[in-house]
Amino acid sequence: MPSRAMLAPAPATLPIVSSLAPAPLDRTTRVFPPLAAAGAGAGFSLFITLSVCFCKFSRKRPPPPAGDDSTSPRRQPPREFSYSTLRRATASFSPVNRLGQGGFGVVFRGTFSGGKNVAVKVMDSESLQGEGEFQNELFFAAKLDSPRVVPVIGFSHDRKRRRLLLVYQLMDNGNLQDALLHRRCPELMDWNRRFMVAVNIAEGIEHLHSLEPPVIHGDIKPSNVLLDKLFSAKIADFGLARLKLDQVEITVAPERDGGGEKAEDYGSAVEEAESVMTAATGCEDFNFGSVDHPPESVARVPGSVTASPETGVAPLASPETTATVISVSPEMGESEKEGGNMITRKGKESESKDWWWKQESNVDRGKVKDYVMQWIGSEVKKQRVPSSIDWNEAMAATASSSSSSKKLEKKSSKRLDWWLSLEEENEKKKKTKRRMVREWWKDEYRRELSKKKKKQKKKKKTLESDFCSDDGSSSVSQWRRGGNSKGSSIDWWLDGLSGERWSRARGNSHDSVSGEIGKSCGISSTPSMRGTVCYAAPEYCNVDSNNVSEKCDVYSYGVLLLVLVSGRRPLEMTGSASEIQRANLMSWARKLARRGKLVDLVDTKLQNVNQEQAVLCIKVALQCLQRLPVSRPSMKEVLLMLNGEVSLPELPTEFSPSPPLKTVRKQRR
Ligand SMILES: Nc1ncnc2c1ncn2[C@@H]1O[C@H](COP(=O)(O)OP(=O)(O)OP(=O)(O)O)[C@@H](O)[C@H]1O
Repeated sequence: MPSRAMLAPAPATLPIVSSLAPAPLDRTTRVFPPLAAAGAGAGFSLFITLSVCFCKFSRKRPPPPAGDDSTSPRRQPPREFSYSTLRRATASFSPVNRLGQGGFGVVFRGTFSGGKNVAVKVMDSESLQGEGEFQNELFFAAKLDSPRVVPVIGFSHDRKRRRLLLVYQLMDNGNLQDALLHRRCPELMDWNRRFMVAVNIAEGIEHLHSLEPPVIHGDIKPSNVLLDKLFSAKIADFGLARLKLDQVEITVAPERDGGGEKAEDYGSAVEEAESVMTAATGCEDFNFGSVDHPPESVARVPGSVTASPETGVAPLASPETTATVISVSPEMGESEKEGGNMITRKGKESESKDWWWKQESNVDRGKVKDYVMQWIGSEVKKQRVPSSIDWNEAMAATASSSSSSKKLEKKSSKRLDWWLSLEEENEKKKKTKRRMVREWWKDEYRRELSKKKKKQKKKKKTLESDFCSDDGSSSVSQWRRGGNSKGSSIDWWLDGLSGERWSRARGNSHDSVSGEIGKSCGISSTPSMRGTVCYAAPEYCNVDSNNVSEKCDVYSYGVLLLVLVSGRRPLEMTGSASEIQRANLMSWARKLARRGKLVDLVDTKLQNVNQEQAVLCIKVALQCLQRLPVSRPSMKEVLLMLNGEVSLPELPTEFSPSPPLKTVRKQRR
């Protein structure tokens, strides 16, 4: 037990010396007084040094890292990093730190001075997908908050080098494609772990679909699933993601001779209404809650709108109705209060479109981007902002900063000019590249076909029937016959394949790194312009289709589930005749289902296989792979099935084991 004297505070003047100083009656000190004094001095100076170090360290310690799930209950909004910070973190984008390559550009590992590890995606100016992905990623990053989604920590851009950068939380075990099929991580050779990965992914997709409005990922595939330290899976890459929007009817009154200002008003009203139509319903949650908006920039938009030239604005829902809240930056449009409702009016230099509702299929992409650029220029704060905003405070802040806002505007418009010029240039490049890719792939494919024709006519037929059989996703024969079915046209093939072919031609796809493609001709991960071959649902392949729904993700999940269980790519051609009927994983699974031999599909290298669970996974996958989107289960149902909480519905008849021949044959008399 310590004595009272020891616990009592030491005299203020010599705190340490007194505690370290020898007691007057100590013999040793009497014998060695110089030694004791030296010891005390050394101790004192050591203490001083340590306390100075401690003070420095505690002052310099960085704030809790953004995106760290363990420390923050809600993810921080993406923040802007300076280019030099990211350059330093990645050792000047050293090849040593290269993690992978996608259609967007190269991804590097980075470490901030505080020790936080990140992944930095760099969009090179040559990128085919870059800008769209960049916009989408930022938008969804601001909104999505789930442990099953890879968090985007921030972004940056470098004017000089014309680069856009995105910063993600580092996923230590890379992407699933690589871990499962290339590196063959021992951890993934255990059934339980693999099953957990399947459940994690289902949870992630279910989360996206459960949002209001639902988010459709649009490119679910193993290379877009990343694995953290503990091999739990998170969904990444929202470059092709979109919001599912309900159709909203718009009635526009017949055009009138208004001229002058009225006509202009009318024009803006129509545009306004169009933007509302794309916004559709129930999206109140998507207002960048974490981004600082002044209160006057909030527009309330009802679910259904009738634009009228008389009013010049879209009539709005009553305050009682659940209204959609759209945040618009001050530069984007002037807002005005009218009849108790907030409305948005078009300013001269700026339009008030809600860029982030616009998806590539139904709007002029150029215009969409203007808004992104404006947003980037004005709305994303360098400093993080609290997730809930006090509008009164925000208003006061806006008033006090009116003088600085002009400077900001100038800065923003400079940025915007730069972005626009970049965009124009990239658009041209994209077109040329797409044409080149198509031509290249056409030639390549024709060459391959004619070779095969010469070699083996019989085999060719089997191959065709395998490809075109029951999954409907591939259309070699249609192409050959010159069929122009919209459902799975040559365009889709070209689009789907060109990405990977292109990047492989350049020799920089992460698939090509392993060299496995060369051996097996497997096609598994295709950085693509619209979905990924083999993973894209048949209806998703239809360029003109408006059928894109959550069920597209369900289909892709079905393919991914088969890949997980079988430990192979969805399309693998080894060339040998016996392998041809297995070439297409989906067709093979269906065939095995008909034969009642689903177990044959399970990866033979797996350990601790729970066969019942594995077969359940294949059956769930087959449910997901049904051609009609309505027949496919929802992701919620998929999760329940995987967890054994609901029983599996009957497999579609075409997958049921064939009835014995006796019962089928008609008895002849
Ligand atoms: N946060 C991250 N942590 C660890 N590795 C990452 C991270 N983000 C990306 N990577 C690695 O970089 C690779 C490329 O990523 P990216 O998202 O650009 O391309 P992709 O999804 O493979 O292709 P695409 O976007 O063209 O479909 C990934 O496959 C992965 O290996």
